[in-house]
Amino acid sequence: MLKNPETKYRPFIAPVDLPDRQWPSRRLTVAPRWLSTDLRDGNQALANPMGVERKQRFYDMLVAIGFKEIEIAFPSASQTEFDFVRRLIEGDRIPDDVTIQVLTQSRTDLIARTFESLDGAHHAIVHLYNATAPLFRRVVFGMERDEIVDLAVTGVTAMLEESLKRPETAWTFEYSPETFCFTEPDFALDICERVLDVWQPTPERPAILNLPATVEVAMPNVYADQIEWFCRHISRRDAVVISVHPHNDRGTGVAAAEQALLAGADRVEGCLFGNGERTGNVDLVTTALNFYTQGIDPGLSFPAMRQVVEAVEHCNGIPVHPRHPYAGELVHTAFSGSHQDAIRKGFVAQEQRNEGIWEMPYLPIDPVDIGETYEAVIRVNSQSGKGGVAWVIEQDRGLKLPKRMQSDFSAQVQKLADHIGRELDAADIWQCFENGYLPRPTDRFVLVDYEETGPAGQRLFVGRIAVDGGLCSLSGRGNGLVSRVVAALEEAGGPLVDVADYQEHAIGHGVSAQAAAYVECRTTDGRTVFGAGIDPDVATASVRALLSAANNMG
Ligand SMILES: CC(=O)SCCNC(=O)CCNC(=O)[C@H](O)C(C)(C)COP(=O)(O)OP(=O)(O)OC[C@H]1O[C@@H](n2cnc3c(N)ncnc32)[C@H](O)[C@@H]1OP(=O)(O)O
Ligand SMILES: CC(C)C(=O)C(=O)O
Repeated sequence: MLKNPETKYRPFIAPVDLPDRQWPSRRLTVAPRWLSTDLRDGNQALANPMGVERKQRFYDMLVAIGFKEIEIAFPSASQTEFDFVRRLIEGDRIPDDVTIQVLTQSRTDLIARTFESLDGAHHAIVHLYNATAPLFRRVVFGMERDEIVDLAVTGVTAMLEESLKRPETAWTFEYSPETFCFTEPDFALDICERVLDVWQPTPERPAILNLPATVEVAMPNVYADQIEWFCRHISRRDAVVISVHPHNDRGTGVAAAEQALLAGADRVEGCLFGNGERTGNVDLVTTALNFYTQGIDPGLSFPAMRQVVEAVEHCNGIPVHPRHPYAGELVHTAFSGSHQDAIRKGFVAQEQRNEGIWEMPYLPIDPVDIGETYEAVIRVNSQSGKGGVAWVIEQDRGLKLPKRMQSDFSAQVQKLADHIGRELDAADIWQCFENGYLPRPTDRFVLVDYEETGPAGQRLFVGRIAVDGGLCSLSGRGNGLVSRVVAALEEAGGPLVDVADYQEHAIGHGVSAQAAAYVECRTTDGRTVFGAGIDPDVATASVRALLSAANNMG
């Protein structure tokens, strides 16, 4: 890279000075009109553009998501594109509330072919573009401003003429001065006015002016100033829909769309997951769900996000990044201890509040709303803490470990994760728990069976217990079952068991319910050990937990 990039690159100087800009103090309260251009701008950027079948699958999904305007093709580009338009029209595959849109260059032969593709459509948007930016005027067209205006006017006049030949279709026209964001604002305005002069839109039959950031060259606030300036100056504002079409070259396509909406735009054109030329078009999934998480209905619905991801990956042949906002497979997952702790507490608090408002540390959206489960919310590796481990074992096995036991268990899990050097799944964690706390056949004390005899107040624990492999009969008295088992163990020469904490709970409901018991003990040399027992019978679970703790005393 250059040490002095100023010798090669010029800063983008904001082309409008708008000291009284209004957009920064506005708020977005309603969703815009959306146009999916997946099947056109997205498609033209693929190494292998979609064939008719892939286009059909994508189109059906866009309709199901709720798009009402879909740019389906560049019909004059290829037979496939043309045929797809025909297929939708002839197959009557366009719902009444959906309008298809197609794109054309400003060339009369291409415009004629474009209209031919739309024969018989009930309603359609025809979108014409030509470059207006100085670089493109100079390099691509070799034309002066007035010649570029003539190019646009010739094209939009041809559109009008073609449309008049087909009165059975309700036509909407769209014009894009490309690339608006580095066209001189006065020229962009002038050429759009000249286009409107031809089309004569009315509030009842508005035209769409699309102001693309074909290549994103500045910060989103600069684009927003340009949009606000344009909205203020365009005549017939009530007869014009202002559309924006941000690309993502600087990585701020979504911000550009949102700020452009603040600045007065009515409509956003983009692609699912930001497919499109180079770094892509603005990502409509992210933009829409940004509305949703502000409590605003985006008008687009993703109740099964994984299916959308899979379909888009199939159709585009491009994977969706695991960190993609809202949709990536890792974006609702916490591996790190402090995040896991906060999320786990968040779920408890959410349950206690029970008022429906989503307030969850680290999770801006409830994964369930977009068809994800809570299973993947917390995953465990060597960066995880006790909260995460406790969450997994609770979700997977229904065990609610006491807090100090969580710390103990988490240390063991962390050691294991460090040792094997990968993420631990629920089975790994369960095995670690079994090894650490549940009775094992190789233990010093193994419960065979037991009974409690005698009247209340003088109950006696009598157990058959394998001690070091030999069967023994042990008995002990005490106030409760725990103290009777402790006494029996002592009598048999076992360790002095000082029980510091005992907890139990049910796992599940009904006939298949089990009980889990947890015991925390102090050893005579000051160590703390834990044991756990699981059994359909709560008393047996306690006995097992005590024996496990005794075994863990070493
Ligand atoms: C920013 C965008 O995404 S715009 C959309 C871009 N999408 C596509 O281009 C995909 C579909 N395109 C195609 O299939 C082809 O480009 C076609 C069918 C449209 C045209 O094909 P061809 O005429 O063979 O070639 P090509 O695209 O190279 O045409 C370039 C000519 O069109 C002119 N041109 C480019 N854009 C436009 C426009 N919007 N309006 C009028 N003329 C244009 C160029 O100046 C050039 O003219 P020249 O030959 O006199 O130098
Ligand atoms: C045709 C136009 C709207 C376009 O795709 C762009 O500017 O990126």
